[in-house]
Amino acid sequence: MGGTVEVTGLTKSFGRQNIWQDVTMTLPPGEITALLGPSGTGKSVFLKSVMGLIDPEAGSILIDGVDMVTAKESRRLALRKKFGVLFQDGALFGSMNVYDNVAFPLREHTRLSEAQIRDIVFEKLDLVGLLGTEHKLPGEISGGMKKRAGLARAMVTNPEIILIDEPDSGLDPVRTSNLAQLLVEVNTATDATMLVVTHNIELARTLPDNLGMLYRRELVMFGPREEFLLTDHPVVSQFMSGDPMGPIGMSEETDHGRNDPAGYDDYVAGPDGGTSVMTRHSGARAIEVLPRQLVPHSGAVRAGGMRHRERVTQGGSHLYVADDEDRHRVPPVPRPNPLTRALRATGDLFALGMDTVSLSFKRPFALKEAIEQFWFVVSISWLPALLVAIPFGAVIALQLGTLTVQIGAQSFTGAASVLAVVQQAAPIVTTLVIAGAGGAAICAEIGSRRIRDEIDALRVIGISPVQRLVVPRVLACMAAAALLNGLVSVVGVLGGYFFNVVVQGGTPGAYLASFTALAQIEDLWVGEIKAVIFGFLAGVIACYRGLNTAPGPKGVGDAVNQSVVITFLLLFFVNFVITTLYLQLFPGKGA
Ligand SMILES: Nc1ncnc2c1ncn2[C@@H]1O[C@H](COP(=O)(O)OP(=O)(O)OP(=O)(O)O)[C@@H](O)[C@H]1O
Repeated sequence: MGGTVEVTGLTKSFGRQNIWQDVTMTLPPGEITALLGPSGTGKSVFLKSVMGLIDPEAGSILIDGVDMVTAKESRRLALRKKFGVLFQDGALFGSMNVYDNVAFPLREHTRLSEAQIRDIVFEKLDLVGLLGTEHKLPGEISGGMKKRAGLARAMVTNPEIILIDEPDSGLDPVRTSNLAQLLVEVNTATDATMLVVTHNIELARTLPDNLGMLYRRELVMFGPREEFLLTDHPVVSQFMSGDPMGPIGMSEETDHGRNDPAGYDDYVAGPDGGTSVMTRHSGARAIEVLPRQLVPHSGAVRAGGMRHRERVTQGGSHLYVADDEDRHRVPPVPRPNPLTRALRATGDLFALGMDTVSLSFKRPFALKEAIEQFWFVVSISWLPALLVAIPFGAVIALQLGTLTVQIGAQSFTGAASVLAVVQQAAPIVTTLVIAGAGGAAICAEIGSRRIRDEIDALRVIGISPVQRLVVPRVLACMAAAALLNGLVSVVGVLGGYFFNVVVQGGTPGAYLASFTALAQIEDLWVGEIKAVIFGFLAGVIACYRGLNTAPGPKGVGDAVNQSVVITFLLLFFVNFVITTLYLQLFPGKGA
């Protein structure tokens, strides 16, 4: 039998916007439940809260008795292995083809051989009608196909709880009917507990055992289909009939100001919470005959359906109807002031840095990903870094050369310019280029994954995005910074040598001799250590902003911009701190 999901007193706001409050419902194990509601009432937010991807302000979500709200992230990752989730747009991993997407949870969480995985993947692809498309990338298939591939991935581990966000979006009516039938077959075969978010009236009438409806920031009704579908509750009957007349308007905002023609505000449930003594009719067409529910084509008995009927006939289930929409109105959450937000973001950034360090030593290591990212960062950064290094080394040599001539210390030009290049210029130039090129690309990539729900999909599959995505990228930035810093140092020193000896008439011997006379081996190391630390900062900041991208393409653009600016600011500050510490610990020769 499927897992249990018990939601009690759940309240969620984003800033000052209260999404819903005091939502209480239990998904009966093995049964299919549908959650309805006009657009923007927070159905997707509810689904993500159940998975622990969004933290509510109040309430509990017990998954087989364990509270998802208060559980630590490691516990949540384990709990989420019970889930199969179909996100609104499929949330396929863009870099993997359809086959690898569906195989992914099996490869991560089972010890099945590739041959066994292949059999299961093909079986699921066959179920959703996608045989023949397994080699295509998500960008090469239609929205409806992505949805079906997402469903195949959600089902591949035979999860105990399946959550589905709008299965019909992007599908034509025939495929929607086929998909509804498929969900019935899956429920029959696995007895999984299912929660389906939908706008589709036909699906809502024929698929679920139980229905709930969100409206005006609360759960207005929840209960068995036998009662829910026959109710004459103004909101529910308007929604189920698709009638434009009634309390539901064009948007949440207009709903609130709507001159309630259907008498929703006067509508009250009887003391038993049942429908029998409801007093007003909405004017919208109520359903009079209970529609037929879908049954499995295989002829098998749906255990969840049997249990549901038993519960209902024995009086073990009743219709919940919210009695007063304003009773528990939560006051808007005050928006934190900019200082509090900045401090919170700094704390979160620091926490991500610490998590990255600790998860770098935890198996499984994403070595392949780290090497690919390293190569990627180096490939887009090396040329700009070198092109910046040559004039930078030359400018330092020219400036110091002129200065040393003025103070009569021309013989020390070599030492001065080598130290300036190796200790200061090279690490800064390297990391500015890595942050501006590699970091920006990393931030954009993670941000795009976030807005396509790929990050949430990873977490639902029970994989930590920090371990899988952040750690390899940060290690790649550190390694790339170390490598490029060496290259930039060499090029900068050679550039300085060229300008000092060829342009300013210095002697090659004096250039090198002054360096060995004044510099020490730590002077070379500190540049390299700085580069690695700066690489770490650039990687962590890029990943942090990517993971916290606001929705939409503008959100990604803003995140990239901020990640580069924050890295630059932090870099110069940290450089100052390290240089000061270094000069205290290792005073120069003769100082
Ligand atoms: N991460 C977020 N940050 C801020 N606001 C958010 C976030 N996610 C959702 N919202 C807001 O929460 C509200 C509910 O969104 P949600 O996507 O859950 O609605 P929905 O009922 O699923 O709508 P639809 O049926 O149109 O998909 C919207 O106003 C949305 O802007």
